[in-house]
Amino acid sequence: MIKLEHVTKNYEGSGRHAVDGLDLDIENGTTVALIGPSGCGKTTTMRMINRLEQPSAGRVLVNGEDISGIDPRDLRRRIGYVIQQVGLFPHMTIERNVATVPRLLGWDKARTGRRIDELLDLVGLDPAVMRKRLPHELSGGQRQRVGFARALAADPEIMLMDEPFGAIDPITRVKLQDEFRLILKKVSKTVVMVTHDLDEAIKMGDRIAIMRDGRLLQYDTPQAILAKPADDFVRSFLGKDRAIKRLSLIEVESMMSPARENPKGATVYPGDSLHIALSTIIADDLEGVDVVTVDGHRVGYLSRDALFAAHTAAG
Ligand SMILES: Nc1ncnc2c1ncn2[C@@H]1O[C@H](COP(=O)(O)OP(=O)(O)OP(=O)(O)O)[C@@H](O)[C@H]1O
Repeated sequence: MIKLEHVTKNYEGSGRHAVDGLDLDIENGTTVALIGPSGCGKTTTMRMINRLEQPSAGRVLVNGEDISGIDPRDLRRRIGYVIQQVGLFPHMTIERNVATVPRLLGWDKARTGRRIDELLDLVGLDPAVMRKRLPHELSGGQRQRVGFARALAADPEIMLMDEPFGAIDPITRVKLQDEFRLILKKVSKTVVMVTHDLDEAIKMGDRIAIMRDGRLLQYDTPQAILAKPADDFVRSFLGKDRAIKRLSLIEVESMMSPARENPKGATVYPGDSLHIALSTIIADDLEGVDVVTVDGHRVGYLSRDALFAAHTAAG
């Protein structure tokens, strides 16, 4: 677990707290997205976890150990770090970039080589094609994949990701978000990410921490935050479409009733979101939709009324 205990950060010469008495517990194996207006202290908070910044007061603990007692270089080898512009070494091949931390840790050539292949595969790049290339010979999305692979190289328990998809075009971004989320779950990392993108926070975060002026306004699951914003600021930050965002997190399967006798009309899949079901219902002005599996078996029905009830139940 990563634990921030009443952490405050004042930058020299600045009259205000960049981070102000922050308490935050991040469970192992979960992803927490830090979000809030520009200058609210997200990046500073994240950089205090790998000691790129030192707290002015308070403590940061990793698995119970106060990190102020750990050598920053040792600590950073235990913590993967992914940043917006990737930060690959431009004159080094992809394989050398990915091998940065293993080399620092003194791994032998064979072990490092195996790890490079394994990681490039994991992030969807063909090692045979990519190993000898230079960063400028890759697309922005491919470079981000390499940056991610490099951060995972020594299998760190924690990954810090600062606007990891900020410089990527919207279509590639959505694809990378989906892929990275699956990978992070598969390798079961504890992740802290900073983002400006609420949809990204909702998609990637098991929990979202909403900050303002260095303070934590709300810390909860995306569903809970969308259902019950802590105050008017959070409510307006989430936007007027927060009910729709919430429907996109709930699967049809969890709300459907048994299949009807004589169904006809539009269908959705059990794993579709209620947002998709709503869209289908509105598009064809229906009372409800049949729920079918990919191989065509009818397994349920979702009525318009049930859908609206689902929204108001926790909304
Ligand atoms: N190195 C620094 N020296 C002085 N002040 C700083 C420094 N880094 C950040 N700050 C200030 O601390 C506050 C928090 O900055 P931080 O970068 O943590 O916010 P942020 O939420 O990540 O912002 P953004 O979304 O714009 O990246 C801001 O007021 C910023 O101006």
